[in-house]
Amino acid sequence: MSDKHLFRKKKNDAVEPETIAPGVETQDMENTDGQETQEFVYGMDLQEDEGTDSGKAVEADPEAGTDKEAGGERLGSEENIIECDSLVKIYKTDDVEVMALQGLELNIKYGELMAVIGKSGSGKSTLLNMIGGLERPTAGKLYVDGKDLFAMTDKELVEYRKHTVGFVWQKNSRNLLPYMTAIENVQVPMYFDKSNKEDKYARAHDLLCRVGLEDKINSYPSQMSGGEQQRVAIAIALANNPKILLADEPTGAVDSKTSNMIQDLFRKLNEELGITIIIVTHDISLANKVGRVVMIADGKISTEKIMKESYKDRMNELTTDGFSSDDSHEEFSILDKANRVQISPDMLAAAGIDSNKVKVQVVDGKVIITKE
Ligand SMILES: Nc1ncnc2c1ncn2[C@@H]1O[C@H](COP(=O)(O)OP(=O)(O)OP(=O)(O)O)[C@@H](O)[C@H]1O
Repeated sequence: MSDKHLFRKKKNDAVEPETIAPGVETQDMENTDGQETQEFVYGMDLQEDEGTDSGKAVEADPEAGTDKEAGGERLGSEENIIECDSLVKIYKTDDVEVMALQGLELNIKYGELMAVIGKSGSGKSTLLNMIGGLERPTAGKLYVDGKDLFAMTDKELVEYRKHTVGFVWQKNSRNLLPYMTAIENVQVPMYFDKSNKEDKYARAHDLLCRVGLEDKINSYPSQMSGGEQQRVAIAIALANNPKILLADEPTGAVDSKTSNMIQDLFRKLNEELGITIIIVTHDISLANKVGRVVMIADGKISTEKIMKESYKDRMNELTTDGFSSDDSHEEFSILDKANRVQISPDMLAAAGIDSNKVKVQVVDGKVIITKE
């Protein structure tokens, strides 16, 4: 396939859609004139919906037991932007079913900055992909910004992905188009939002300044460092002013100094824009810079840590009194719908519990679990 260009330069340096580039996923949509046009779904692999990568996802029956409110009336609590209730995701390969999420319960408030951690294969990316509308849940409830993701049609999901969520991936090849400059890359998602009438060049410029790349706006990805490319990716994710920023291992491919810079950028954007940010990470230093960390084990939330003070307050503590990381958070185990609780291996070891039989008592209103 020849190296076609997605955008043609205009006089004022803005760009306009021309042809779709090699490797870019497209989807047929109808434009306002009733003509068929190609819609670029930024950063997504449409095949994932089909489960063709490593297995076919078991889809929820859209008629079965779901609220039918894709638009219209708000669903869920006013304070939560995301509500997952008994969320299940099953992938089906030829002869095996993998239960990636096993009844996950999680509420996320508007404006939270949080991290999702957990061992490899625990279901972190699956959760992110479902919140991002890239995959459909198999069972349970998933409300985002008052809408039921189960009840959305494919077309509504495309709109949802364009307006409600922005993605940052670990691999920059998934975030950036290599033959476009930084400022062209940031404008791409805006051209697929037909309602967007603002000056796209100006907005892209503003976003690149926000992420500290004002001197790189005309650079191509190959002329930028990994950290700079990742910052362009964040600007792209913010292009259509989403309510939620989803980042899957955003610091996985950069050194610790760059990782720190990206962590600080997430915090700054969260404070300045009030955007909800969810980061899947193995990077414990990143997990320490957010307001809440939830740990997934076997497709369920097992524990969560809530930072006691804001990051800023903790940094002030650090420079004045010294800072004990042990005092910085409260740790909770999560009771699921069936009142089951997971206890971390560290806690079991600290309590000397080494068998699967324990004594459970209620003493002075406290549940005490001890070695039998
Ligand atoms: N498309 C798919 N087809 C079949 N199984 C899948 C698919 N995607 C994920 N899985 C399985 O679902 C489970 C959860 O995977 P997921 O990628 O969500 O884990 P993760 O916690 O993000 O792991 P990692 O930290 O390694 O990225 C794993 O057992 C994985 O093999």
